[in-house]
Amino acid sequence: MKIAIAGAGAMGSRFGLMLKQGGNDVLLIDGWQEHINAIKENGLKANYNGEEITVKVPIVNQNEVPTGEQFDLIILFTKAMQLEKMLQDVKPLIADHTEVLCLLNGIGHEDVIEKFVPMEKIFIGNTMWTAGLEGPGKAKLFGSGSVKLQNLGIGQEESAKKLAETLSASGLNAKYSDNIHYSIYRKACVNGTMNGLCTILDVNMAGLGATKPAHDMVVTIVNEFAAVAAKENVNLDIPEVIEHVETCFDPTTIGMHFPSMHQDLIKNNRLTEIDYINGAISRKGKKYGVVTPYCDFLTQLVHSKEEILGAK
Ligand SMILES: NC(=O)C1=CN([C@@H]2O[C@H](COP(=O)(O)OP(=O)(O)OC[C@H]3O[C@@H](n4cnc5c(N)ncnc54)[C@H](OP(=O)(O)O)[C@@H]3O)[C@@H](O)[C@H]2O)C=CC1
Ligand SMILES: CC(C)(CO)C(=O)C(=O)O
Repeated sequence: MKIAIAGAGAMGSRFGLMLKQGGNDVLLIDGWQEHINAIKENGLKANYNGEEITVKVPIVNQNEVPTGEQFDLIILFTKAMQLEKMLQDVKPLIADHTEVLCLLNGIGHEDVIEKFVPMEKIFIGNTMWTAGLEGPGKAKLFGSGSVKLQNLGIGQEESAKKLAETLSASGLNAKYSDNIHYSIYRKACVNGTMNGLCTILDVNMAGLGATKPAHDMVVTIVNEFAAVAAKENVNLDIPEVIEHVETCFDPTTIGMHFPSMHQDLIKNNRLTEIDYINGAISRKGKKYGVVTPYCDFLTQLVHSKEEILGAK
């Protein structure tokens, strides 16, 4: 399959690497020139479950996407605030048959994608895979993960199932979900707890889990997400979601991972996706008349930290 990864940071590199190793024809697309140069010169390097590997994979700057090339699948893996610009840049690659899969963290990305892609070609989902970048062209990939996805367009279930099979054939452990809005809220609970708290406290997920207040904070935040989700007829199984969130604490699986928000703000002084996670719950809470004090406060804390660190 001919696949473009639009946003080849940590996660785009993981998916690009695994899909390439799985025999697909992969093109990475990104905007970070140093990273692009490194991959062009030396290949995509990765510490892959403890083993140092290099994979030769083509990469282009999103400002110079090849005209006349068409892709079967484009996987979106930018940060939420970069999504619209990336879609504008990859527009020439979207043919009538091109399917577009969005696996970004956060809520509501379909509203942006719909401006560029016909509904029947949009697939949305989320992933529990993790990834980090050690520097330009070098990823650190450990642990296991999964993907859930669904079609947005009516009658596209078979295409969504085939898409999940394509990802799974490269080891990405993808499953079709018949209620992706539920899965997205469930995953947003993971990010709404792990990302902001690990960033403010400057710990990985196992470190957060080892603190005494961690469980109570998780319970309160998940309840805020659930109260907002219920207003959209998404009724979360709260005890199950809390248990799922707390699996992230396990140091033998993904607990040693510093969430992507920590990588952005603390490691790289970059702005965060907080407005698309806890911030989205605060905004929706105001709209629906639901109080969300922990999400409000966490959003403010992360924004204050962005200012203090002069994040860009
Ligand atoms: N990392 C993870 O473990 C997980 C992440 N996600 C989600 O996946 C999506 C993509 O996240 P992720 O892959 O972590 O994003 P990254 O920050 O690694 O990459 C996103 C973009 O940021 C820019 N960039 C990244 N690092 C630097 C740097 N040091 N200096 C300059 N530019 C840089 C690049 O684009 P540009 O130059 O154009 O800005 C890159 O395409 C997000 O929605 C995230 O929440 C989901 C699950 C796990
Ligand atoms: C918390 C985690 C690892 C879950 O996959 C994630 O989504 C992130 O780092 O942003």
